[in-house]
Amino acid sequence: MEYKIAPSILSADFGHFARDIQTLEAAGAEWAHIDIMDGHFVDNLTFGAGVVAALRPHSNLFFDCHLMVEHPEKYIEPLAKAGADSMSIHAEATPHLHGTLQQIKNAGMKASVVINPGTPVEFIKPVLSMVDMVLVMSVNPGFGGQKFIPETMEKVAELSEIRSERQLNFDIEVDGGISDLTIETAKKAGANVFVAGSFVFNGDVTENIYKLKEKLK
Ligand SMILES: O=C(CO)[C@@H](O)[C@H](O)COP(=O)(O)O
Ligand SMILES: [Fe+2]
Repeated sequence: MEYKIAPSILSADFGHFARDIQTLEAAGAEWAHIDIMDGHFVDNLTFGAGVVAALRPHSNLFFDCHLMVEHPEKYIEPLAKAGADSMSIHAEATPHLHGTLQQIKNAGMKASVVINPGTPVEFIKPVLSMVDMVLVMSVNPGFGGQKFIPETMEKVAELSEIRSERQLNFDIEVDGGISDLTIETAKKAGANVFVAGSFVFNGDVTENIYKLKEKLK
């Protein structure tokens, strides 16, 4: 699988999203991770399809939208229209997981399922054959700058094993507490897409992306 760095704009300057997203692209990031939070599924409120649409003309990066919301199905049409490339929905957020993932695919976006640190892989086994990606949260969702939870990597390894046993080809993304100190652990477990917010944006963005990429060689 191809490695990708997906910096999270949750740690960017909210007054300068367009500038910051262009810096990411120039620094060689492959994706931009966009954390959409509704203040209900998690205790934080960020932005929605309006900001995604406003950023679209400023960037060719793959827009990896991570939905931490209740009723994720309500966001499918607005995000597809806004130019989102993928939508990651939490397995804990909807009783209609299979149907909602199918709707995302029908809308022309990549469909991805997310599990919180406390949710087992077993819970998403029925949808593994239909997803483009599984996102394993390595912190509890809601805020940037939290400490990496190493136990979540057991689920990354389990997913990687299931993927080869069943000959599937979804990406495995990790999100939360990824830095130059933790990225190798996630890579060894089997992840290939790495979200990093505070590590990338604290200090020199270009240098920090370079440091992450060096660990993937
Ligand atoms: O989804 C989330 C938080 O809920 C993330 O995408 C964070 O933005 C990652 O931030 P860091 O842990 O890398 O600072
Ligand atoms: Fe995220």
